[in-house]
Amino acid sequence: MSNIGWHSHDVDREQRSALLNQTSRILWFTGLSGSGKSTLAGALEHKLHQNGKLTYLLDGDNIRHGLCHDLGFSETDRNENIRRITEVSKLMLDAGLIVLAAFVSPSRLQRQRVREQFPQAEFIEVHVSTPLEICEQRDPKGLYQKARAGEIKQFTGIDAPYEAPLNAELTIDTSSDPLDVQVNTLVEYLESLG
Ligand SMILES: Nc1ncnc2c1ncn2[C@@H]1O[C@H](COP(=O)(O)OS(=O)(=O)O)[C@@H](OP(=O)(O)O)[C@H]1O
Ligand SMILES: Nc1ncnc2c1ncn2[C@@H]1O[C@H](COP(=O)(O)OP(=O)(O)O)[C@@H](O)[C@H]1O
Repeated sequence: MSNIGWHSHDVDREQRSALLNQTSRILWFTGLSGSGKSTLAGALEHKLHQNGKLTYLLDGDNIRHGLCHDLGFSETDRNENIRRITEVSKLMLDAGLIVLAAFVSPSRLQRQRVREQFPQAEFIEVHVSTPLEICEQRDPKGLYQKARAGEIKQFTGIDAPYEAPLNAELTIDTSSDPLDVQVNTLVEYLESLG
């Protein structure tokens, strides 16, 4: 590592953000499988796009088809998954984008390591706090049923832990309000940051 330097370039993040007329930030959606992370993040992205903002949505399922196709759900693999996404998110923030990351990311320590990579006002943790009972009722992919039957091991909330955030910037239970109300809460929070 000591033989690898760092190149500073003429165009920087501030210039890219100014070109886009937006402040780049990362919203990190964490919650159980089926809690509504992807739906909420996707609906927020749609609204921000309508408002002329340039965003990018990183979704656990999708990323695991490509960048993280080699990773499973052991603690080590989940940590590596989140480490890779953190590095990708840093690049996207530097590109001036508003990044939406939707990952179970069950470990408090894991998420703290992510938070520490960004200036305080630029990292927004959104705890999608939908209760396990609701997530299991929804079970859109039948994964809870398989986990209960022992066909899937290390399934978050069943035989792998989920550590709820202690100080997320926002907490949203997607079974409590209509989706548009939840999206407006997120938009208003972003607007309050300037
Ligand atoms: N064992 C196990 N535990 C949890 N989730 C599992 C597992 N196996 C597959 N899936 C599906 O993978 C999605 C979670 O991937 P993530 O990358 O978000 O997980 S993590 O952040 O690395 O914990 C998650 O997608 P979402 O339902 O969209 O959250 C699951 O559908
Ligand atoms: N705000 C919501 N209100 C009602 N159902 C929702 C809401 N958000 C998500 N769902 C439903 O819950 C299921 C899981 O949503 P999804 O976004 O895939 O969750 P996750 O990405 O956390 O696994 C889907 O069937 C989806 O239609």
